[in-house]
Amino acid sequence: MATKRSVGDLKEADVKGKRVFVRVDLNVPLDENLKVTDDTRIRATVPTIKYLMERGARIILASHLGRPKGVTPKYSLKPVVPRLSELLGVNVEMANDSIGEEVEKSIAALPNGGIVLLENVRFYKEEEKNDPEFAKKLASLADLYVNDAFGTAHRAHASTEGVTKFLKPSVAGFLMQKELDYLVGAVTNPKKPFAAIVGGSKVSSKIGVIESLLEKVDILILGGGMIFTFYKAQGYSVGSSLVEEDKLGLATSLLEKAKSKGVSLLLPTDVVIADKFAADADSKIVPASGIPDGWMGLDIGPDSIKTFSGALESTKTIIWNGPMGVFEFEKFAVGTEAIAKKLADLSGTGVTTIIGGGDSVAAVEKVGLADKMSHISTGGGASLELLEGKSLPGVLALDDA
Ligand SMILES: Nc1ncnc2c1ncn2[C@@H]1O[C@H](COP(=O)(O)OP(=O)(O)O)[C@@H](O)[C@H]1O
Ligand SMILES: O=C(OP(=O)(O)O)[C@H](O)COP(=O)(O)O
Repeated sequence: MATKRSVGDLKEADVKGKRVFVRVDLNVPLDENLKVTDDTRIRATVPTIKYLMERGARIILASHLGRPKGVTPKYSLKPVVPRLSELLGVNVEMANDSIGEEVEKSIAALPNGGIVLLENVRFYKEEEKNDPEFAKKLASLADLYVNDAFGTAHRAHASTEGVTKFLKPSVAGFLMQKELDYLVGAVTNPKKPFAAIVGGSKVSSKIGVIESLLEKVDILILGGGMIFTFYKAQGYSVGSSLVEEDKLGLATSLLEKAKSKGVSLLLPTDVVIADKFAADADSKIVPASGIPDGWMGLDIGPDSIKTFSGALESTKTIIWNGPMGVFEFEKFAVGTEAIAKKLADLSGTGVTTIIGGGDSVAAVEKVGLADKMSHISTGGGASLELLEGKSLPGVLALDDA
């Protein structure tokens, strides 16, 4: 990807009094009381916002949160406002929508250095469709565009891609730049042996990535919700575990491809199962082939932790996206925490360790190991797509330097 213009190239005169649309990724994990459980992504937005504030810009922040279908109160961005305001040392105003008259009024009233956060852009289905009319409406709110949402840069959505067609200049924020500077170097020319660990719950969007990963890595470790589609493809019964039925054929072909490429693809040999999806579920450890009906796999088992840790010993670069289990529930956090500890130890011996993704980073933060890793990335899917060698649409759309 060509080098992109940066917010740091903009002079005070370019932004003073101007309405700057800043796309950020505030898609943070929330608990059942809608409290932010990990503020990494909020903290990561601060340098760009402060830079613009200090230069007298009128700042319009936009983000998505979760994957809502229409307007859904539990996916409102309101819960991020207190922490964002605290970090910036000013009151961030919350808009009741992401487009429309009310929003325009709030923006018109913004003083230089003032900040308004738009409501979740995904409350409009047009956002993910990259609808040009919606992009035009977003663009009409502002004079110029800054994209600092690295975590969403792999999505060609209205607020990450479409909007750049109507706003000039369109430049990269400091977080975007920092992530690209680090990751492009580390993953396009990794020190080998190179291992990727993929888990989490976004199976349908990440299982496709595995195909290209098999071209790049020496070891591929799978965990989290990803594994049951592979088990089922091998004829195991998976109970009520997360499965993508339409990806069974793909899973089979990926297992074959790994074999023919000589990539060591490791699936957990044992799993921790639960009788319900809850923190207080009954649980037991069973072999991967022995999940009874009515039970679901929510973590990797102790034998798998041992095997995975052993395999990682020989590596020089590791990229990890997606928790090994439902780490939000203490009972099912063991696998994720053990892998986090292993990576922290390996970091200390000179192995490059890269952790990406909202929940993966939250898990590593929770056990206090984030500062032990080589790089904590705010993007899981985005860093995997970079690793695949893909150009990120949110970056491509920005002005060349
Ligand atoms: N076996 C599993 N079954 C269901 N959900 C799982 C399982 N293992 C992990 N998860 C969930 O995956 C979520 C994170 O997935 P994902 O969004 O892909 O990761 P990231 O945000 O790091 O990219 C976590 O909320 C976790 O509870
Ligand atoms: O959390 C995100 O991705 P990630 O879990 O892959 O890091 C981004 O905010 C993108 O969200 P999306 O995968 O719903 O487009």
